Amino acid sequence: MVGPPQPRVVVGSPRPRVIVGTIRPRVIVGSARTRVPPDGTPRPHLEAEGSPRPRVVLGTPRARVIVGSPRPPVIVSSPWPAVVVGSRRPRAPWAPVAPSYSQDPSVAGDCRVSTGPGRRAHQASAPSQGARKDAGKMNILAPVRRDRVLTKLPQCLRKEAALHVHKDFQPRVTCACQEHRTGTVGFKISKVIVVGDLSVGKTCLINRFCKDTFDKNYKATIGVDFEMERFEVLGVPFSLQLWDTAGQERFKCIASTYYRGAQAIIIVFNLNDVASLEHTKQWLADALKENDPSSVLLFLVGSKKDLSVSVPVVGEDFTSRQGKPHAQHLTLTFLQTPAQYILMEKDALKVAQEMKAEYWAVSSLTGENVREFFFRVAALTFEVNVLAELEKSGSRRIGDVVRINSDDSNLYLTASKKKPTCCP
Ligand SMILES: Nc1nc2c(ncn2[C@@H]2O[C@H](COP(=O)(O)OP(=O)(O)OP(=O)(O)O)[C@@H](O)[C@H]2O)c(=O)[nH]1
Repeated sequence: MVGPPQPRVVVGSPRPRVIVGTIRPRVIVGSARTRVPPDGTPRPHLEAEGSPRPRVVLGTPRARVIVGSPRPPVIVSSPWPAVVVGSRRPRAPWAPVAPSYSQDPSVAGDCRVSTGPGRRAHQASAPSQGARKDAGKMNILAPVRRDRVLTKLPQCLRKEAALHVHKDFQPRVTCACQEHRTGTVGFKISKVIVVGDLSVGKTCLINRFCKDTFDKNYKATIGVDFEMERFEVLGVPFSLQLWDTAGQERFKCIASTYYRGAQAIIIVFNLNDVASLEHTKQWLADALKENDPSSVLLFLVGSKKDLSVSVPVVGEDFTSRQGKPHAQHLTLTFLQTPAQYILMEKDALKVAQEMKAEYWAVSSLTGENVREFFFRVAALTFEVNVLAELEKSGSRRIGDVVRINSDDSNLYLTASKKKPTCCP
């Protein structure tokens, strides 16, 4: 069949026909124009019309109109989380998260997503009731929690290995937020992937931050799992999608298919296991194969800090949201002396500098530095997003009026011509 795909129209029919459940294009053989009676008799009805019309269907392989098809939703791939187009069917539990944006873009951050169930080894065969429920509906995201509001730039842990050491957000970013010129940032979800050896504590790290829980029993992650976390940065809603990937070799090939489109990569190693630190370079190389090294933010995170320090400090970090101290019922066994820990950290800082990553040391058991770390990830990712948005808009300001059919060579004219007061 030649010609571009086009909707099938039956000539002379008052209504376009909707084809249900066919996949074979109709093969048209002949038409009135070519059909000449064998005896050569004139055909008055055709002559009267002037030009004999083809009897059939104009057509070629055409777009199929699907009514009530059991096919899965079409996933449009993008560096952002996949967008599900035109289906209200439940998302498969293993499919990437699929936000569909609110009709009214002025409702900042009110994008609707269907959140995925957590998939650990013990859950794989029987997803929880809640997970099944989640998969069957499109959830409206909860409002940003009070303790996820960032008004200042969280500081780095070590100046020697930091992405930057500025005291606050860049003035351009602060200004853009004040003037509501952050474009699509408020509607986007930034993908963050967490990679590292098996059992280094990736899942525990995410769970400590997102759910304020800690499981001392090891359950391997199969493939991938993810959590959504919503923030408000400088008054702008901002969402992180935290992808927990499997560290086990046999699940690595599944997990690596989800590396793509990350804005930040968190490489976790165990502060008490030198081999896991050595392997971080390989994890980084694998993750960068699927991402643009120049635009992705890197974090090197040493986990299980509680096994390395001598005296646990009971403070805010040790207290759960319910106000119960985490450390109360835990027996802390120290695998490293403070001297060993210092040596390990020195090596880790060197690795972080080599890979141009920001270094953090955390404990999911005690909660030490976990919140600070994720706040820093959110803040830096947000900053990069706003800067990219400003760059994209260039000299044009978001919200400016474009004068059409103007003789003026400068097409982008501000409606109010008001000069910003806060921008440098
Ligand atoms: N003491 C201590 N134990 C931890 C900490 N974080 C994780 N663990 C323990 O380490 C084990 C592995 O933790 P996970 O979070 O499941 O490890 P993972 O990196 O997700 O492992 P994979 O899913 O196989 O890649 C579990 O038994 C946890 O309880 C921590 O901060 N301190």
